[in-house]
Amino acid sequence: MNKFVIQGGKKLKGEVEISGFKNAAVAILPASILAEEPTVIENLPDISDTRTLLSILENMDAENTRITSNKVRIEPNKMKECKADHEMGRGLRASYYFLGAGLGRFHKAKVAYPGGCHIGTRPIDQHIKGFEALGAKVKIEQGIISVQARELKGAKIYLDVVSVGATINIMLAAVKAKGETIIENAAKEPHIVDVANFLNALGAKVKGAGTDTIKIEGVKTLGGCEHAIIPDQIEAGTYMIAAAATRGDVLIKNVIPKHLESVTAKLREMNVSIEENGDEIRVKTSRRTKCADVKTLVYPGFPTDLQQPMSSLLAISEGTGSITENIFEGRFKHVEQLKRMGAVIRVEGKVAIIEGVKKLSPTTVIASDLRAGAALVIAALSTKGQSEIREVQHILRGYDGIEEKLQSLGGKIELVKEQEVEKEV
Ligand SMILES: CC(=O)N[C@H]1[C@@H](OP(=O)(O)OP(=O)(O)OC[C@H]2O[C@@H](n3ccc(=O)[nH]c3=O)[C@H](O)[C@@H]2O)O[C@H](CO)[C@@H](O)[C@@H]1O
Ligand SMILES: C=C(OP(=O)(O)O)C(=O)O
Repeated sequence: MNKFVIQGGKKLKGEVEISGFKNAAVAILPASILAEEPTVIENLPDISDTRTLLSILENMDAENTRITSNKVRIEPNKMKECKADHEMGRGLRASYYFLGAGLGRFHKAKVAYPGGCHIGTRPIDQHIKGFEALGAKVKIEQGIISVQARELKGAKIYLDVVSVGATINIMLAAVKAKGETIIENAAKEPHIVDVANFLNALGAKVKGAGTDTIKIEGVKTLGGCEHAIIPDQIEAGTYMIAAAATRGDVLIKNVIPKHLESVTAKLREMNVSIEENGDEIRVKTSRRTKCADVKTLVYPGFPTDLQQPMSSLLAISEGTGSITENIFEGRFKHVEQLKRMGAVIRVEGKVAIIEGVKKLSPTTVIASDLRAGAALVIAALSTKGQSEIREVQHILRGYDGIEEKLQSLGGKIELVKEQEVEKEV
């Protein structure tokens, strides 16, 4: 497996451009099969999750052409059915969006039970409840989910838990259903709005995205469109935390500061200087940050996806802090790895109590999932000496050009390829 080799202890300095939002991109690519004309997607992050989705589309005869590394044209006209390749589908979470999009386009779809980060049980009961309310039958057999409907009819759906995935999947299935669908207790994350904007650009009638009630008036046909994906606030937040952890000075470009309010507020509380200017955020710290208490919540609360990177900063901050993980019950796998680097962390149920140490000690650690990997990269960058992060394929699922971006900020990080790792063993 590939690994990152990091020579830590360098302050990150300079400018970094944020890519398109992974979590919006991975919904918009499957959503593109609803279009009856070509779509052009801009600001598409070049990460393994989007590459896998493009391959799944290609396999289903939704031709796609890369115009540049971040711009793709998708032509789904020739598709006859929506059966996502099972092996590829298991490799990520967002393959489940082919269920909603396939229902919308063909009234049926087949997708392997989705994978994604191992951060808890991650049930999909709310997706299924939504599809069934619209008139679909759902079967799960031998790890494959099949959905089928003779007709899709608008319905009122109250989500028992606020779920990003279920909100989007129901939107995708409902845009061409007969009549009105109302999703109540819907998720409000920025990418829900981005997906709704994409669907509306195709000709859908989605209102209220970004609030907890979304109304969808079904339409008969959807055309094509050009759409630019919003900036990735989780990637931006990761660089903000990395800048603070290395006591650096980084200008983060192409961001929507409003989407990062909870992160900015927490970092300021920890004595990090943050200046916002249009679509840029400058993060600067020269002294040791102080600990704080972080509680993850649905948007606009502190995002669970930044909890793990934040724990690396808390681990080297002054005093005692805590993280309360309210969304996923298994999102503390990075803690054992941080402890290998000398962090003092005690996990009690959904709370991690962190006693800041002056510095961590470099070593070899393993990324168990995407943001665990980001947390370990930050920890390694903050501490003098050589660290190795193994299982980097998790990190490459979600960070566009992370090696190059960190290098351009002065970070000493190198991706060592599989064969080279094998040679060393
Ligand atoms: C591809 C993508 O966009 N992934 C994001 C998405 O994941 P994902 O869409 O999987 O996360 P959800 O918002 O659905 O999950 C939130 C909570 O609801 C629970 N739940 C969810 C669905 C369901 O049917 N039943 C149920 O009980 C989950 O176990 C979890 O406790 O939102 C998460 C929460 O912001 C982020 O961490 C992920 O980065
Ligand atoms: C949990 C995440 O991703 P996924 O839902 O794709 O596994 C994430 O992006 O942090």
